[in-house]
Amino acid sequence: MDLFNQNPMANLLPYEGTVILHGNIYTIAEANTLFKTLFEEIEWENDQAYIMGKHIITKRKVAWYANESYDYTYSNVTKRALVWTPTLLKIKEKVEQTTGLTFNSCLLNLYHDGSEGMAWHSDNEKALRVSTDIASVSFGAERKFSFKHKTSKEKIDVFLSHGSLLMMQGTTQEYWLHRLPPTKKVQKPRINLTFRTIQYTN
Ligand SMILES: O=C(O)CCC(=O)C(=O)O
Ligand SMILES: [Fe+2]
Repeated sequence: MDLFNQNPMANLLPYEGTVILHGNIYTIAEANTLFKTLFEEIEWENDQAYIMGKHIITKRKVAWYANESYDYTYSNVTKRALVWTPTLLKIKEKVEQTTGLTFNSCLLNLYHDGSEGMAWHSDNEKALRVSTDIASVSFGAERKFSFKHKTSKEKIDVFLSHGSLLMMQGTTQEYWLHRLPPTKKVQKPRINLTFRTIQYTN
Protein backbone atom coordinates (compact mmCIF):
# COMPACT_ATOMS: atom_id res chain seq x y z
CA MET A 1 0.00 0.00 0.00
CA ASP A 2 1.33 3.43 -0.91
CA LEU A 3 0.92 5.52 2.24
CA PHE A 4 1.74 8.65 0.28
CA ASN A 5 -1.03 8.12 -2.20
CA GLN A 6 -3.34 11.09 -1.67
CA ASN A 7 -6.45 10.22 0.27
CA PRO A 8 -9.04 12.78 -0.88
CA MET A 9 -10.57 12.90 2.61
CA ALA A 10 -7.27 13.57 4.40
CA ASN A 11 -6.39 17.03 5.71
CA LEU A 12 -4.67 18.91 2.89
CA LEU A 13 -2.99 21.35 5.30
CA PRO A 14 0.20 20.22 7.08
CA TYR A 15 -0.51 22.24 10.25
CA GLU A 16 -2.70 24.93 11.88
CA GLY A 17 -5.86 24.31 9.91
CA THR A 18 -8.10 21.68 8.35
CA VAL A 19 -9.02 21.54 4.66
CA ILE A 20 -10.88 18.46 3.46
CA LEU A 21 -11.67 17.78 -0.18
CA HIS A 22 -14.81 15.64 -0.30
CA GLY A 23 -14.51 15.35 -4.08
CA ASN A 24 -17.58 15.35 -6.28
CA ILE A 25 -20.85 15.25 -4.33
CA TYR A 26 -22.90 15.48 -7.57
CA THR A 27 -22.86 13.49 -10.81
CA ILE A 28 -21.90 15.43 -13.95
CA ALA A 29 -25.57 15.49 -15.04
CA GLU A 30 -26.74 16.86 -11.67
CA ALA A 31 -23.93 19.41 -11.61
CA ASN A 32 -24.78 20.54 -15.17
CA THR A 33 -28.39 21.19 -14.15
CA LEU A 34 -27.37 23.01 -10.97
CA PHE A 35 -24.89 25.21 -12.84
CA LYS A 36 -27.56 26.24 -15.36
CA THR A 37 -30.18 26.92 -12.69
CA LEU A 38 -27.82 28.98 -10.52
CA PHE A 39 -26.52 30.90 -13.55
CA GLU A 40 -30.09 31.86 -14.54
CA GLU A 41 -31.86 32.25 -11.20
CA ILE A 42 -29.37 33.88 -8.84
CA GLU A 43 -29.57 37.67 -8.60
CA TRP A 44 -25.97 38.24 -9.65
CA GLU A 45 -24.43 41.67 -9.04
CA ASN A 46 -20.97 43.11 -9.51
CA ASP A 47 -19.17 43.25 -6.18
CA GLN A 48 -18.29 46.69 -4.87
CA ALA A 49 -15.92 47.82 -2.17
CA TYR A 50 -14.20 50.92 -0.84
CA ILE A 51 -10.58 49.96 -0.37
CA MET A 52 -8.29 52.74 0.86
CA GLY A 53 -10.86 55.31 -0.25
CA LYS A 54 -11.15 53.91 -3.76
CA HIS A 55 -14.46 52.62 -5.10
CA ILE A 56 -13.81 49.25 -6.71
CA ILE A 57 -16.24 47.27 -8.90
CA THR A 58 -15.26 43.71 -9.74
CA LYS A 59 -15.96 41.89 -13.02
CA ARG A 60 -16.71 38.80 -10.94
CA LYS A 61 -20.36 38.72 -9.85
CA VAL A 62 -21.59 37.92 -6.37
CA ALA A 63 -24.77 37.24 -4.41
CA TRP A 64 -25.58 36.63 -0.73
CA TYR A 65 -28.37 34.39 0.44
CA ALA A 66 -29.40 33.55 3.99
CA ASN A 67 -32.11 32.29 6.32
CA GLU A 68 -33.41 35.83 6.64
CA SER A 69 -33.12 39.04 4.68
CA TYR A 70 -30.74 41.28 6.59
CA ASP A 71 -28.33 44.15 5.97
CA TYR A 72 -24.65 43.70 6.50
CA THR A 73 -21.64 45.89 5.84
CA TYR A 74 -18.60 44.51 4.08
CA SER A 75 -15.67 46.55 2.73
CA ASN A 76 -17.63 49.74 3.62
CA VAL A 77 -20.63 48.88 1.44
CA THR A 78 -23.98 47.91 2.97
CA LYS A 79 -25.67 44.98 1.26
CA ARG A 80 -28.84 42.99 1.79
CA ALA A 81 -28.98 39.22 1.92
CA LEU A 82 -31.68 37.48 -0.13
CA VAL A 83 -33.74 34.57 1.14
CA TRP A 84 -32.85 31.04 -0.11
CA THR A 85 -34.12 29.86 -3.48
CA PRO A 86 -35.37 26.22 -3.64
CA THR A 87 -32.18 25.22 -5.52
CA LEU A 88 -29.90 26.81 -2.92
CA LEU A 89 -31.85 25.12 -0.13
CA LYS A 90 -31.40 21.73 -1.81
CA ILE A 91 -27.64 22.29 -2.14
CA LYS A 92 -27.46 23.48 1.49
CA GLU A 93 -29.23 20.30 2.64
CA LYS A 94 -26.87 18.09 0.61
CA VAL A 95 -23.85 19.86 2.12
CA GLU A 96 -25.30 19.58 5.63
CA GLN A 97 -25.98 15.84 5.15
CA THR A 98 -22.48 15.25 3.78
CA THR A 99 -20.65 17.19 6.51
CA GLY A 100 -22.96 16.85 9.54
CA LEU A 101 -22.73 20.64 9.99
CA THR A 102 -25.33 23.40 9.56
CA PHE A 103 -25.06 26.75 7.77
CA ASN A 104 -27.26 29.87 7.72
CA SER A 105 -25.88 31.83 4.78
CA CYS A 106 -24.12 31.49 1.45
CA LEU A 107 -21.90 33.77 -0.60
CA LEU A 108 -21.97 32.98 -4.31
CA ASN A 109 -19.31 34.01 -6.82
CA LEU A 110 -19.57 33.86 -10.62
CA TYR A 111 -16.27 33.97 -12.53
CA HIS A 112 -17.01 34.46 -16.24
CA ASP A 113 -13.66 32.96 -17.31
CA GLY A 114 -10.08 32.44 -16.10
CA SER A 115 -9.29 36.17 -16.23
CA GLU A 116 -11.43 36.59 -13.09
CA GLY A 117 -10.25 35.30 -9.73
CA MET A 118 -10.01 36.29 -6.09
CA ALA A 119 -6.90 37.70 -4.38
CA TRP A 120 -5.28 36.32 -1.23
CA HIS A 121 -7.56 36.70 1.79
CA SER A 122 -9.02 34.84 4.73
CA ASP A 123 -12.70 34.78 5.64
CA ASN A 124 -12.53 35.97 9.20
CA GLU A 125 -14.66 39.09 9.42
CA LYS A 126 -14.90 38.94 13.18
CA ALA A 127 -18.23 40.74 13.56
CA LEU A 128 -20.04 38.18 11.43
CA ARG A 129 -18.53 34.92 12.46
CA VAL A 130 -19.89 32.40 14.94
CA SER A 131 -18.22 29.35 13.40
CA THR A 132 -15.12 29.06 11.26
CA ASP A 133 -16.39 26.11 9.22
CA ILE A 134 -16.89 27.04 5.56
CA ALA A 135 -18.23 24.64 2.93
CA SER A 136 -17.21 25.48 -0.65
CA VAL A 137 -19.16 23.95 -3.54
CA SER A 138 -18.00 24.49 -7.14
CA PHE A 139 -19.75 24.16 -10.51
CA GLY A 140 -18.46 24.74 -14.02
CA ALA A 141 -14.83 25.15 -15.08
CA GLU A 142 -12.26 23.43 -12.91
CA ARG A 143 -9.96 25.99 -11.26
CA LYS A 144 -6.87 25.89 -9.08
CA PHE A 145 -7.41 27.07 -5.49
CA SER A 146 -4.38 27.89 -3.33
CA PHE A 147 -3.60 28.19 0.37
CA LYS A 148 -0.64 30.14 1.79
CA HIS A 149 0.40 30.04 5.46
CA LYS A 150 0.47 33.58 6.89
CA THR A 151 3.95 33.25 8.48
CA SER A 152 5.77 30.25 6.98
CA LYS A 153 4.43 31.17 3.47
CA GLU A 154 4.08 27.45 2.68
CA LYS A 155 1.72 26.94 -0.29
CA ILE A 156 -0.77 24.15 -0.96
CA ASP A 157 -2.73 23.87 -4.23
CA VAL A 158 -5.95 21.98 -4.85
CA PHE A 159 -8.14 21.69 -7.97
CA LEU A 160 -11.86 22.30 -7.53
CA SER A 161 -13.91 20.33 -10.04
CA HIS A 162 -17.51 20.53 -11.32
CA GLY A 163 -19.79 19.41 -8.44
CA SER A 164 -17.07 19.21 -5.78
CA LEU A 165 -17.17 20.05 -2.07
CA LEU A 166 -14.19 21.47 -0.15
CA MET A 167 -14.33 22.12 3.62
CA MET A 168 -12.23 24.78 5.38
CA GLN A 169 -12.40 24.21 9.13
CA GLY A 170 -10.88 24.91 12.54
CA THR A 171 -8.07 27.47 12.51
CA THR A 172 -7.70 27.57 8.70
CA GLN A 173 -8.86 31.20 8.39
CA GLU A 174 -6.68 32.29 11.30
CA TYR A 175 -3.40 30.89 9.96
CA TRP A 176 -3.87 30.52 6.20
CA LEU A 177 -4.79 32.79 3.29
CA HIS A 178 -6.51 31.42 0.20
CA ARG A 179 -7.05 32.66 -3.34
CA LEU A 180 -8.43 31.73 -6.73
CA PRO A 181 -5.56 32.60 -9.10
CA PRO A 182 -6.47 33.97 -12.52
CA THR A 183 -5.44 31.71 -15.41
CA LYS A 184 -5.23 32.01 -19.19
CA LYS A 185 -6.00 28.28 -19.51
CA VAL A 186 -9.70 28.58 -18.58
CA GLN A 187 -12.23 30.11 -20.98
CA LYS A 188 -15.39 28.79 -19.32
CA PRO A 189 -17.39 30.16 -16.39
CA ARG A 190 -17.34 28.85 -12.84
CA ILE A 191 -19.79 29.29 -9.96
CA ASN A 192 -18.65 28.87 -6.35
CA LEU A 193 -20.86 28.73 -3.27
CA THR A 194 -19.42 29.21 0.22
CA PHE A 195 -21.81 28.20 2.96
CA ARG A 196 -21.09 29.93 6.26
CA THR A 197 -22.54 30.43 9.71
CA ILE A 198 -22.80 34.07 10.55
CA GLN A 199 -24.40 35.98 13.35
CA TYR A 200 -26.98 38.44 12.15
CA THR A 201 -29.32 40.72 14.01
CA ASN A 202 -32.44 42.25 12.54
O1 LIG B 1 -14.26 30.84 -5.65
C1 LIG B 1 -13.75 30.20 -4.74
O2 LIG B 1 -13.44 29.01 -4.85
C2 LIG B 1 -13.44 30.82 -3.40
C3 LIG B 1 -14.22 32.04 -3.05
C4 LIG B 1 -13.80 32.59 -1.73
O3 LIG B 1 -12.72 32.38 -1.26
C5 LIG B 1 -14.76 33.41 -0.97
O4 LIG B 1 -15.88 33.63 -1.46
O5 LIG B 1 -14.42 33.84 0.12
FE1 LIG C 1 -12.65 33.05 0.80
